[in-house]
Amino acid sequence: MTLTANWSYPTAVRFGAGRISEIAEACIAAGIQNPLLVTDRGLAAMEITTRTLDLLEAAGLGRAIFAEVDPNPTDRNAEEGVRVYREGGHDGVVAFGGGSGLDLGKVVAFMAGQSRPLMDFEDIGDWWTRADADAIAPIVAVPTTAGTGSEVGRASVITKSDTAEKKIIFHPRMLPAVVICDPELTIGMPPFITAGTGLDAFAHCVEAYCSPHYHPMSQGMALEGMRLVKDFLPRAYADGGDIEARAQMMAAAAMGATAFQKGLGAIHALSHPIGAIYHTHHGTTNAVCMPAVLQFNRPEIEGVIDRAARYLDIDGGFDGFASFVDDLNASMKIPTSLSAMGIEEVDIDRVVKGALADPSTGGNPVKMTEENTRALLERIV
Ligand SMILES: NC(=O)c1ccc[n+]([C@@H]2O[C@H](COP(=O)([O-])OP(=O)(O)OC[C@H]3O[C@@H](n4cnc5c(N)ncnc54)[C@H](O)[C@@H]3O)[C@@H](O)[C@H]2O)c1
Ligand SMILES: [Fe+2]
Repeated sequence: MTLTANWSYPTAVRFGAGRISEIAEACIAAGIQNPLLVTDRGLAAMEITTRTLDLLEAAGLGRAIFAEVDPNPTDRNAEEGVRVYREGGHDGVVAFGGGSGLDLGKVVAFMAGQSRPLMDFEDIGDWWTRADADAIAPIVAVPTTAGTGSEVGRASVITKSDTAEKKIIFHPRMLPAVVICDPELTIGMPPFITAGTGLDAFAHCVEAYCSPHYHPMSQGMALEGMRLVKDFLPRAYADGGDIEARAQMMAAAAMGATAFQKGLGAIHALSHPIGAIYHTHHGTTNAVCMPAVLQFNRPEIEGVIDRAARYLDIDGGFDGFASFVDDLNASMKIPTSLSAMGIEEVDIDRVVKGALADPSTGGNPVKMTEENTRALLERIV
């Protein structure tokens, strides 16, 4: 093994219940005087959002909001957001929400001063160096789900409207300058979103942990992230008001996203095209894919999963871990197939093509080919 790597750390995180009260201070710390709060339509009407706008307004920072954001946000949402940002003369973004609001907010800040089109910054090779880094507006990120960890990430997942492909837009400066992780904001999440988002955090930890790239720091973070999910997701699901469980899940989400700098794998490679084509929830789709992907990767991951099982106090090595995943899914009513999820007919050719083109494919422990990816997908439909 060659022990060389490029490592980056996450950013300044203000973590703790009630810390949304620091939103104005966080904006000032990031150099923002006239923020545009970007979130999705559903959240726009919720009390946690209006309260955040009240806090900004009370500090003299205005209460501008852009909420034309779809779940699995699109390039069209981004164009519209950039237009509103420019018209309002804003000088930074408060990216507020689950992964959808966070990703779109990050992209609006990134694109606000660029002259090239968004897809010129897809995460391929060094395309990010095409951007004018000095024109990227500062971002304060406020997660309201505990799953994607996008608040500590340098990428946004944006669906291309004309082809229904999920693309990863990457720039190191898209990393939010300040993050407020306030678990109180997640209390209102209904159980099925708690489950789906929490299992996204789990998928990040598991895929990062199993990915063969060399990154011992991520490896440690992924393992402890799995433990937090194992101990606290069932509690958050059973009692949404359990603030300790909500806080630990918020930490697990940030850890998963930091860990996946190491790599993701077949779960995300499949889930991205499925989500883009059939508009399914990202984390829930990952959870549906995970049992089959574990078996698919078994020849390469048995040893590391044995070690994870020992750390997690799961008996039975790889098989024990696989049963634990099945039981965790079942306990939170995760469907066992894509058809049980409501997708009547999966376009196998299209999903396989999308999966093989997805950057997560490169991090999977077993090399993904057209043939084995098709067989894998057929086990999930
Ligand atoms: N950038 C990254 O690194 C990264 C990683 C994983 C996933 N993603 C992307 O993130 C998106 C999924 O994000 P998500 O799983 O957080 O879901 P989401 O942001 O789409 O939110 C799901 C639903 O939950 C609602 N919601 C959010 N917070 C709530 C709260 N506190 N109370 C009640 N309802 C609430 C939203 O309004 C929405 O209807 C996908 O587009 C996915 O591709 C990005
Ligand atoms: Fe994910």
